[in-house]
Amino acid sequence: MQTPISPSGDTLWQRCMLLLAQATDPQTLQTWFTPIRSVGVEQREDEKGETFDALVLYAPSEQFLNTLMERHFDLLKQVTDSVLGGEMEVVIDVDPEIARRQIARQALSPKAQEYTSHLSADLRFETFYESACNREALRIAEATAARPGQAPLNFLFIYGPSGVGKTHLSQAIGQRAMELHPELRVSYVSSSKFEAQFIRDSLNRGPGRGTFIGFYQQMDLLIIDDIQGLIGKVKTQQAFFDIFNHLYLLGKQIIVTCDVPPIDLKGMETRIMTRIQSAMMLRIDRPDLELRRKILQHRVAESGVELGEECVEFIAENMPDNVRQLEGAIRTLITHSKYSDQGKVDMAMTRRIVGGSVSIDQREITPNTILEAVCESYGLQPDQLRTSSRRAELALPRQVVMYLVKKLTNVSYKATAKLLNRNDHTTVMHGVKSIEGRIELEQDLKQRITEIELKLKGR
Ligand SMILES: Nc1ncnc2c1ncn2[C@@H]1O[C@H](COP(=O)(O)OP(=O)(O)OP(=O)(O)O)[C@@H](O)[C@H]1O
Repeated sequence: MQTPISPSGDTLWQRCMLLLAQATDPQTLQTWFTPIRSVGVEQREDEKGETFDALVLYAPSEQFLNTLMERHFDLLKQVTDSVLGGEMEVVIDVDPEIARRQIARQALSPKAQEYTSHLSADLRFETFYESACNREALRIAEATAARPGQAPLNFLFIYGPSGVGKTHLSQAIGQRAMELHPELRVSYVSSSKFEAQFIRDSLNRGPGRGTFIGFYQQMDLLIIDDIQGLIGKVKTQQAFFDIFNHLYLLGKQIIVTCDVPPIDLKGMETRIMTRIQSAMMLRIDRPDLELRRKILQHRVAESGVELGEECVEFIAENMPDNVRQLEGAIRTLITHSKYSDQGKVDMAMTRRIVGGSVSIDQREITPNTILEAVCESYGLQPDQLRTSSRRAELALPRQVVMYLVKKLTNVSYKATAKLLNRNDHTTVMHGVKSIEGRIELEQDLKQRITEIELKLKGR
């Protein structure tokens, strides 16, 4: 039995929010903390039957709560400890009212949301991995899902090369918006399916004609994937415009994905292009090394297959173009391992399979190409590294050259010293050791050296 004993829950939570606003950025605050509601201070019982006071908060959904705990538990704990001074606990439950509305909606029309949304359960924020190359897009996407239809995010144009996560991110917005706002009608449609619906509708001479436009015009959040598929299809574009304009004027949320930036989207009606040019642009780039590693490690862990770190690293380094390509390689390896005699994947197999999809460049790496690549990365000239100056901005790149020459070539310490205009080969030995130690501790340096290596290998 939970008996409210104090009305001060709102005030306590407001104090927490003030601290959270100072401790985090506005987007995180809006996405992860604003949707939390304070219920009040209640008396709760622990497993031993002992009572304690708790500030009870409601999160809008189970998924939301899990992700909140995964990503922001430390911050939340720090802030609530500071406000509550250890005198009461914090309990976060899923808001029963939202859960009830969700169940009622499903009961009214079984599978109503799945039917109208066509969203895939796997394409969620929780399964969309983050790194520097997509962080900003991810934050904007989360903010859109928290408050669909709110300017300036009410029309999102997500673009980037094929296979980098545009569909995943747009569907994740739809999924999260449905969890937070179960009353919303959400629908996802690819441009090819939209075109097929349009053709079917045009051929229909019966009473149902035109219903597909009306169907999409009822949506609160509409996702149209791969809009470039409508290029040159004048009549389908007109239908799209009718839907778009209707939703836009009503302040609904529209998300469009495209594999080229608007400037390269030739063959679309001018009135559509002028709308697109006013959209909030969200660019997703090719996955960087960190993201490629992260995705591969997750896929390997999910599969339960034994795949050494060396193999993961090899795939991550040699398949930089898109996530779909990475997923294809890992799926192939996993399947091979299931049918192989040893039941596991080794480097030879990894090389064979990756080599079948991409060309693994065998470009020669020499001390001079290393010197040039390091200088390019640090914005220096090779001659600057050959001077006697020991200034830190020269000493570090110089040691990086020493380290990479040792790692990637068979050149002696003496020859490396000569390359850098040093008399003593022990300077090179010391430089190599220094970098070996630092990359264990300095993530940025490690990342930079990896990028230089990839560049040298032609990636
Ligand atoms: N950051 C990410 N974290 C996890 N999985 C990702 C990520 N980015 C992409 N993927 C996965 O990569 C695959 C391709 O992504 P998606 O279909 O969203 O690409 P796309 O950019 O829409 O491609 P296209 O332009 O060809 O339609 C999907 O399986 C998706 O789940």
